[in-house]
Amino acid sequence: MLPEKKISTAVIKRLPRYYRYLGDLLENDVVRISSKELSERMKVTASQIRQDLNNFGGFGQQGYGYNVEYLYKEIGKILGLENKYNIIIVGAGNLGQALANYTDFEKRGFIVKGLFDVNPRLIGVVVRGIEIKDVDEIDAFVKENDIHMAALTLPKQKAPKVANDLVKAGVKGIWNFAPIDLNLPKGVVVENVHLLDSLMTLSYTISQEEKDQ
Ligand SMILES: NC(=O)c1ccc[n+]([C@@H]2O[C@H](COP(=O)([O-])OP(=O)(O)OC[C@H]3O[C@@H](n4cnc5c(N)ncnc54)[C@H](O)[C@@H]3O)[C@@H](O)[C@H]2O)c1
Repeated sequence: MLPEKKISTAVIKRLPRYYRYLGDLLENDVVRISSKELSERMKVTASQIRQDLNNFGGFGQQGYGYNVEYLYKEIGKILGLENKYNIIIVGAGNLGQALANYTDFEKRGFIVKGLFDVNPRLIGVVVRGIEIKDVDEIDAFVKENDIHMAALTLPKQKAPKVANDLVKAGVKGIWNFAPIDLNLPKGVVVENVHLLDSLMTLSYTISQEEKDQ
């Protein structure tokens, strides 16, 4: 089911969490769940859950609650998870290799196809079966391997040029870990991941709680 109206980013950002909770419920053979029970588990209000899911046509039934498997599958479809995505990682240092070593991406359909770097000492090294290649090979690799997304785990000064080259090669989604904002053409999606932002939110919350004591 595709959303017809524009869904707010805040709602979209909450969907992976619903998906994760429902996946856990499925693993525990839970067949159905009320919005109240789900809200208690997730520590969000039942009305928030209903409102969020109503954006996509509801999925719940009065007096029954939600069918866990159905809701899990539908949210998966909304998130585009019925597709497989081929990914490359550009910058095969600490973070790039850590991402390449994380096997759960594949379980969700994100297939790491290639790792690239400029450092001659890294080129040829194999990480979880993937050989690190020279960045000069990216263009041909993207075209030959139907690459949809690229993770940027390289120094921020290098990120804008590499991102532009990737877009020219045909990459549609950039998963940007470099601490810099990228200006890319329309039609290319950038998702920034900044662990430090999350840490700063944690530090804010701790400092507020300390003030309240
Ligand atoms: N978003 C986050 O939360 C987060 C967390 C940690 C690091 N980072 C960022 O991720 C990036 C990588 O961090 P790291 O700790 O892995 O650094 P690192 O130095 O271990 O790895 C960076 C790699 O990029 C390679 N590189 C340099 N120029 C390149 C180019 N033009 N093309 C391809 N590869 C190139 C280097 O040779 C190196 O191997 C940095 O920009 C860092 O600030 C972000």
